[in-house]
Amino acid sequence: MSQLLRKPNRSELSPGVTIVHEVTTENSPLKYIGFKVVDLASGARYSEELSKIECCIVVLTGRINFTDKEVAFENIGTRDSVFEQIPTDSVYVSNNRYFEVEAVSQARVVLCYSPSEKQLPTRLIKATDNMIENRGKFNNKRLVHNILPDSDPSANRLLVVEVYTNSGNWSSYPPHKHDRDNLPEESFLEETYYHEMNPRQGFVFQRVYTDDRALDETMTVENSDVVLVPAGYHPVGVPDGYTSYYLNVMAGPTRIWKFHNDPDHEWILKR
Ligand SMILES: O=C[C@H](O)[C@@H](O)[C@H](O)CC(=O)O
Repeated sequence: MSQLLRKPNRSELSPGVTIVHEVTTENSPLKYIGFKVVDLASGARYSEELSKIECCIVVLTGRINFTDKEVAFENIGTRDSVFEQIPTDSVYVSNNRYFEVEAVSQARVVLCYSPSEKQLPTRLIKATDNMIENRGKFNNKRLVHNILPDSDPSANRLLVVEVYTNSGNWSSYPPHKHDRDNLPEESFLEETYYHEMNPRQGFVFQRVYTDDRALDETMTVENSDVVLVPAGYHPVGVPDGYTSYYLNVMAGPTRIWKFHNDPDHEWILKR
């Protein structure tokens, strides 16, 4: 199995708190992104003391209360399934802060981390703050909820977005990459994909490859899998009959999303 594909690996942290995924700079090829998927039973609490890392808490499903001991956000979250295809609430927490979440209902939260040394205010990123985009045409259409885009100065490094791709369509396509620190041409951003499928037995194909094919992995990705993108192009194809969801985290030396399309496939944009 590809080293870039991570299957769910559930481990109970404490009663009612289950870690489903934990990607760190120690157990992955990533240097700018950490990532946790946490399942919380109703009433369960999860807390963390951040060192020199910032965190975006995405309330993937269910509802939670949040506090960093200075501000509190109650009953946040908007959906019981990501396939309601409505934006959700998130919270940005800066480095060197403590935070605690308490599940108001059964919930799944995604904790997205990146190195940070300049403390910024804790911020509720409301669902209504998400900029929504309908991207693409023909069989390249997808719906994008921008949670923490590079136009939002709330974070030092993190970029967070969620993408829906309907039956028989492609996304992250034409293939693009952002693996060179070469602005204004291209920025260097590592990336993670957290995937869900509807119906849940579905799968998508994701390829991660570089121009020289030194890296060229094509993966069958299933519900709740994570794909790591340290470099390279990273298109996703969705079989007929299924809807794909993925949450992207991106981070790198500069918080700008400037990608470069694979020249072999850029022609499709001119149709
Ligand atoms: O680089 C960003 C990620 O590949 C996705 O968020 C991609 O941009 C989604 C899309 O445009 O299809």
